[in-house]
Amino acid sequence: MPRLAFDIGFCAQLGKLQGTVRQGVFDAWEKFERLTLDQLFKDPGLKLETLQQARDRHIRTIRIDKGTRGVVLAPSSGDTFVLLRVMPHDKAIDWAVKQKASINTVTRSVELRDIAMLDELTPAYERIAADTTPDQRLFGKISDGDMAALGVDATTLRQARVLTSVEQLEVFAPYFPPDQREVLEYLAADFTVDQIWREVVAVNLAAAENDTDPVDTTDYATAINRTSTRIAVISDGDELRDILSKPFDAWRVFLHPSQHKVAYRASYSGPAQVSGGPGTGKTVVAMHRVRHLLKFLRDGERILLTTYTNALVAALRSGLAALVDDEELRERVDITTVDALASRVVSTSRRPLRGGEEEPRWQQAAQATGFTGTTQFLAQEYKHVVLAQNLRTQEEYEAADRPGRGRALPASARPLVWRTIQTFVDQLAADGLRTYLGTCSEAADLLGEKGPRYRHIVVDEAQDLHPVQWRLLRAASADRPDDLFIAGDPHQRIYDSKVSLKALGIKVAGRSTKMRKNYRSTHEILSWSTGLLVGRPFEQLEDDSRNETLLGYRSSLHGNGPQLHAAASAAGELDALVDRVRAWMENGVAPDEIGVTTRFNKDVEKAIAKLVAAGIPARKLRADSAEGTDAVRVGTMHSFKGLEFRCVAVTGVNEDALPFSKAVTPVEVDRLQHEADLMSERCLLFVACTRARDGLFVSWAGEPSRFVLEATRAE
Ligand SMILES: Nc1ncnc2c1ncn2[C@@H]1O[C@H](COP(=O)(O)OP(=O)(O)OP(=O)(O)O)[C@@H](O)[C@H]1O
Repeated sequence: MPRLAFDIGFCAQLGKLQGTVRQGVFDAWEKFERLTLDQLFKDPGLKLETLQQARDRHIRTIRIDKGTRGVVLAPSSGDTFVLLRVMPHDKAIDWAVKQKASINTVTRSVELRDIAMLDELTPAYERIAADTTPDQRLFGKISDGDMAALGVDATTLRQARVLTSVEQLEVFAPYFPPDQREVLEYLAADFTVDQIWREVVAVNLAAAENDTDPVDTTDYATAINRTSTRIAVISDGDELRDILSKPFDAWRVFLHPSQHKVAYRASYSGPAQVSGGPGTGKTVVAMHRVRHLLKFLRDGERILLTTYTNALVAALRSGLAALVDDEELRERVDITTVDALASRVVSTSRRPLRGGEEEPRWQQAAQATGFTGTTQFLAQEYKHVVLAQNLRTQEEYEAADRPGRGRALPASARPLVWRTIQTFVDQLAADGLRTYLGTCSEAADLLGEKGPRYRHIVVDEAQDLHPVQWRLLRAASADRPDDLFIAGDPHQRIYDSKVSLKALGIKVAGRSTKMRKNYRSTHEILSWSTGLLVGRPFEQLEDDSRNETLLGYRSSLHGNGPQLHAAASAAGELDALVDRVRAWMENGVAPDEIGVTTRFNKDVEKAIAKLVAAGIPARKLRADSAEGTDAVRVGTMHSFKGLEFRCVAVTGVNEDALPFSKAVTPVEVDRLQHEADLMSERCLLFVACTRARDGLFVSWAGEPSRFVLEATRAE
């Protein structure tokens, strides 16, 4: 029976298609389901036409509605057709005649290239290359055999061989088949053939791993089935209606094989982890994992999906709704922050301490016991030693190692510190107050007594969780296969939490995967942002004695680099912000696709006031606000964690804001803490910049942050 499958390129167009065109696509799909091959070719409404000028006779067009045509791959064998694009009549013909489809003998998948454009470009570049020797060319050191092993076919090889620079590769790149283009980009970035084989090519072979037969390059039916990363075969009308009706998110339908492998692995024998830089799809993988686990959930069992902020809880909720249609099934997933889970478990009427309330309370406790050191020291000792190590008695505290603390504390000084901390804790309870971490500790104890609540826990933004929060999560699920699935990125650690999962007894060795492909930001934005962190050591989540790296972390999206703007004054910086946002909007970016972020709350208010006064709708980023309100979102850098926008303005990037001196422990109070705090400030700017998909604007007034200067130098 014939069928019409859908190429990712068509799916990406969906957001821009009108309702009548979508209906036309649905009707065409239905016709393919209903008619025989012979009837299809003869159908007067469909007009499955060949094109006279076509470079590939397998590329045809079909009628979608008046004035609109679909370009399809119509293989001469098999009966699966692929809808590649939908365009106005003339444009469709013009595009269709230039394309050529083929089956890659290494990846065994269907590929599409703009052969007309490649053929047009190549002779000109051949002439330029004639002045160079082969080993001066971009891929001069890569043998034909290695190229072939990586799936670069003879046509692409001939074109790649004439390239002499990365800039030239960028000119050719949009016209190459996407998988081959990715291989060439990795080669150009000096990755070894082995690395590329393992990380780029072999993952694509997952679907065909048992297949050792020679590839039949005419068998499109088989190849289409194997191209699940770019071609969706849909056999159910409701599923298609669902895809056509929602704004299209590629991640719902097309997972990269490396993502699929991690998310849909039948079972892990214990905790599993996925790590990777910003925008590598960790949240996407976490949501798909929940979908997988839901399929096997027994009666009475529940899943906890947890993340760091309420804004992210809201995003996960709508993401999961897009992925799992069945509402009853979705209700078996609690989506919440760890702090909210803790309050629910403890079910207390005590109020959590607000930001500015903690320090005076430490002062009171210090006065009560006669402690003369800083309140900062006490707060950090409580957080990083007492709570982190779950110390319950003075004896335990006196005997404890204090890893990560940069100031020695002799045994003789510890009883007084302990008494002061206890005074702080007791006084809080007496006043009907609590701290978030203290509540997590109580909740972990309670669950330890009552038993776990969840069959599976999926953790996103794991890098910022404190050991006490991990203790709570550990207590919330029994120690069994598939108990914990953890997604996080140590480069985005912006809250002062140090954690080694290994030390907490959460062992992910052998069940840990790193993602390298960035799906969010353009290569230009990504490489500038990565410059903020280059050369700095990052402790891995699972084991703080091992370092994580951003090596091999890449994007294949291209666009403009960040625009840096030095303003003479704060007022001038706000004017520049208005100009920038207005220019984005004039270029077709909707207000709610724009994010404006800054270090301090007070500047958030100022930016909103300025934008609104200039007639640009803007409002504060809030977790509970309805999605889709057409206004620019403005928020602190901390509140932007985990989110993304088409365009982002990062403002107020001054030396006195990043690093912010009050957020950095003085070196004389604690040397190691000082270093860690500086790193958190650096990561905060990295997080802010990596929220941008294709437009990034970074501005300051007066002296720029040292981080910006370093990133610019690193380029
Ligand atoms: N396979 C995919 N195909 C297309 N888009 C994808 C794919 N995987 C992820 N994306 C998109 O990439 C973007 C980043 O994904 P996601 O938020 O999951 O990354 P992340 O690693 O959690 O990022 P961060 O750590 O920066 O918060 C999202 O827009 C997501 O929809």
